[in-house]
Amino acid sequence: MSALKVAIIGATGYGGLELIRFLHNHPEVEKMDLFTSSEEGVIFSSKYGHLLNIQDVPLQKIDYETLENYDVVFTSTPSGVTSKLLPPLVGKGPKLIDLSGDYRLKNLQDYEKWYKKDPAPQEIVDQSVYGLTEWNEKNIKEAVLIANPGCYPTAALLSILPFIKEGLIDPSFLVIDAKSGVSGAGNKPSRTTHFSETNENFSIYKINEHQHIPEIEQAIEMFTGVKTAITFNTHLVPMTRGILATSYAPVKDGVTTEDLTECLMETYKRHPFVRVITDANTIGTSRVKGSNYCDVFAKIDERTNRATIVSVIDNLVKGAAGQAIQNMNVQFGLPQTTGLDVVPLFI
Ligand SMILES: NC(=O)C1=CN([C@@H]2O[C@H](COP(=O)(O)OP(=O)(O)OC[C@H]3O[C@@H](n4cnc5c(N)ncnc54)[C@H](OP(=O)(O)O)[C@@H]3O)[C@@H](O)[C@H]2O)C=CC1
Ligand SMILES: CC(=O)N[C@@H](CCC(=O)OP(=O)(O)O)C(=O)O
Repeated sequence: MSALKVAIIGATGYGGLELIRFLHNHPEVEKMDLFTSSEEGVIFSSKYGHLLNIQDVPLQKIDYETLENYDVVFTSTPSGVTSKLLPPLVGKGPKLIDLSGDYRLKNLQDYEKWYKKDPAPQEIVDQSVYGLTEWNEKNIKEAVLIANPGCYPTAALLSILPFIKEGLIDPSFLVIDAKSGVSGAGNKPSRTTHFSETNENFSIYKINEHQHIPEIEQAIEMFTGVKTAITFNTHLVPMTRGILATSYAPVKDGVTTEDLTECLMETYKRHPFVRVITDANTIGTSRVKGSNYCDVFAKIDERTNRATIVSVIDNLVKGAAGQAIQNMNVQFGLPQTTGLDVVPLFI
């Protein structure tokens, strides 16, 4: 199927802007409409001047009858919005791809505990499919509602899952240390994202309390069968885009760096967006900036017999809009790279 009609709710946010950037060039998207909860009628390019002559269209009011006519509805809204917004649309026609955390956690008590908000209805959460494309393609193909993964979980999981699945590392001592650019916090200014408090500052936040902890643990169990508790912490870096996640875990006896590299190569040999890096000097967020790539690398520290596992993504692309479109491509039987085949910005 081609000539897709897509709707974006939350188009004015950072995730929404990236959806627009890629969907504008997507060869199978025939119609793209933008929806808002607060700025009905505003011409999009008057708000975002870089889209002049590209999106000179009015923002539309969110309306169920209208939304039912699309093939795909992307929601890129803060947590706590789609838990209420999406249930009436489930099964009404469009494929739903939610970029927020509202449908990721299968256990509603986990959602309440980590997001401190009311969860979506259990029967709808039960229908959602976790959209980590490289690991869940079969289920994504059939899904009516996709819970697009969080940015940090995407980066961490793509690099650690192969080793846990193949039993090369001991996941009970897994430590994930992750750093993000400020766009990860969305476009709403806050004290912590204010230039004068982020510039020349490198800070840790939500220590041992980040909402992506249960998401990563759930995905590890879902894709490898291993139930484990992780240590996961997040840092804010004074840059706009990018996540670098470094994970540490003991390796099983006899496992070498070559075994780890081979495991990554084998896992991702058919997957165009995960690149296995062998030269440690070429890993960095600028190598994936603006693109849907995730670069992964692993090396054993022979003194400690622990593996250092590194991955980088652009939080707004592979960590959000890019992966969402990759999932749409899978759902409609298109090559995963359709509309996403761009070269990273690098400089
Ligand atoms: N930024 C990132 O790197 C990543 C973000 N995510 C997740 O994706 C989602 C979107 O993130 P991001 O784009 O950064 O967020 P932003 O804050 O930049 O944008 C969110 C948009 O949601 C819309 N919105 C706000 N309240 C409501 C509401 N009550 N009903 C409908 N729409 C509403 C707003 O648009 P309007 O006022 O026009 O309706 C706003 O522009 C979040 O859940 C975030 O956690 C996931 C991965 C990475
Ligand atoms: C830098 C920064 O603040 N990043 C955000 C990532 C937001 C996100 O992806 O959260 P959801 O689970 O709600 O989708 C954070 O750490 O909370």
